[in-house]
Amino acid sequence: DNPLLAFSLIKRLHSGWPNVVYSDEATRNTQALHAGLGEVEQELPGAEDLDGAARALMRLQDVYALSVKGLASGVFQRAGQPPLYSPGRRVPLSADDCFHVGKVAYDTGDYYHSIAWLEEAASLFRLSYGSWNLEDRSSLEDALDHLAFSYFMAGNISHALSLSREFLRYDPSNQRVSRNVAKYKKLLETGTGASASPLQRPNSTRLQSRDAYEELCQRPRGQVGLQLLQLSCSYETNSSPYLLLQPAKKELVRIQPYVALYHDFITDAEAETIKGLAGPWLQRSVVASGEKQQKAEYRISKSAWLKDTADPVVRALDARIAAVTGLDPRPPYAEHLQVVNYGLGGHYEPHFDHATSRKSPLYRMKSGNRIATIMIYLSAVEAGGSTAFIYANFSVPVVKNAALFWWNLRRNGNGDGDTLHAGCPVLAGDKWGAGNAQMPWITGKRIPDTMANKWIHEHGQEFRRPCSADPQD
Ligand SMILES: O=C(O)CCC(=O)C(=O)O
Ligand SMILES: [Fe+2]
Repeated sequence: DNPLLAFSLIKRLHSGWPNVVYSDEATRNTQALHAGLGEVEQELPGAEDLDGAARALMRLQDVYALSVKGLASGVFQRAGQPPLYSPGRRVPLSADDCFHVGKVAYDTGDYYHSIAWLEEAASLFRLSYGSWNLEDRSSLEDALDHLAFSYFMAGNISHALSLSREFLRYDPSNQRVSRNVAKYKKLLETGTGASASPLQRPNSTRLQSRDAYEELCQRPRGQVGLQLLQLSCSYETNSSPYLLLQPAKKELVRIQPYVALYHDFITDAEAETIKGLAGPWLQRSVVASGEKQQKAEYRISKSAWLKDTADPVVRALDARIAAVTGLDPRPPYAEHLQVVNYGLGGHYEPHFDHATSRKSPLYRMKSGNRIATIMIYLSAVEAGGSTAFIYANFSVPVVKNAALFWWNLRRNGNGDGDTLHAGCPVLAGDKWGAGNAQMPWITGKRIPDTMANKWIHEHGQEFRRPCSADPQD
């Protein structure tokens, strides 16, 4: 559950194991160790996993405004605020862990993050200088070197100079760093060095609404906001015989856009069944990009599609979705159930579920646009992972076994611009969901953290959700 522990575990499985196999101590058992590593190597985290885990920590740092010093010491703290999450056991990161995160930022030219993490790495290395840790792949010199260059690139020449001088104390014969010292001195003397402006987080063109999104993710649970007076909780039978004996427990969350949360929509046992069925099929989630589908940094999760023939539980879920929403959730009028699992730092940045362009691959189904979404939370999370509605200015925390429903389209078939929404990064725990969007989906966070989505489409719902007399409606 603890993202810091998840990161160090991934890092140790990626680099700790080869460290042992190729160490001098291992010579006597070389054969056996090499063979053993060969057998499990495919299953171990790769370089992409480790770098992704480092980016996940930076994402959590940004979205939840966490201090890097705090994270390195194992606490999830924002300046002057109570911790967002207090793990049962506080586990600090090592100097080498911090170096690795900083290096991932450094390699992409992101000096905002590299400076914060390499500063932490350098101070931790300074504290333990002289003692040697078998698992370390980096050193104080590496941290000083990369930190000095990051400061130089950020326009802070005097910092770059003092760090390079500190480096030379440990490694006086390094020609490259000696030349840098001369260069920095000259820049400072002639006053041609850029002046240090406060470092900015790298721009994300996708996230114009970044501030609003992050504020919603950080918002404490239960802070609903406006419109309270018109909201209500009710038992719904929806004229469905299916719901007569056990009505749906509906909490109206928002009127425009229309968003409702159905509590106890599934049982714990059903949630476990769905997670178990989807588990072996989970693959990195993709997003629509023009006419294609591809992986994207703005959606990090794994997902799998479940047909209703997969298990009676999935079929029963379709019947429940039909009863509660009054819509037809069977393909082709809806997509199959999508089960989603968000792992370390998993998220889905602000997006619409409906297509905003006629070119979208969504229209290949020939069943119209996605009229509605229903998303079932299959797990609880310890912190983070809310579903945030950016323009509508509210967020819904993960409520295990509840289903969140909203209309993506207006009655006239136009997309409802107020439905821009996001899955906030999971701070601690595992989010699972499932859903479908004519009503397709159950989306989730990791296994313990999953959801199921169903997206329901327009066609087939003409008599279930007719247009109204007002063409604007
Ligand atoms: O995970 C969430 O809370 C939202 C997921 C979502 O928007 C989607 O899967 O389309
Ligand atoms: Fe969505």
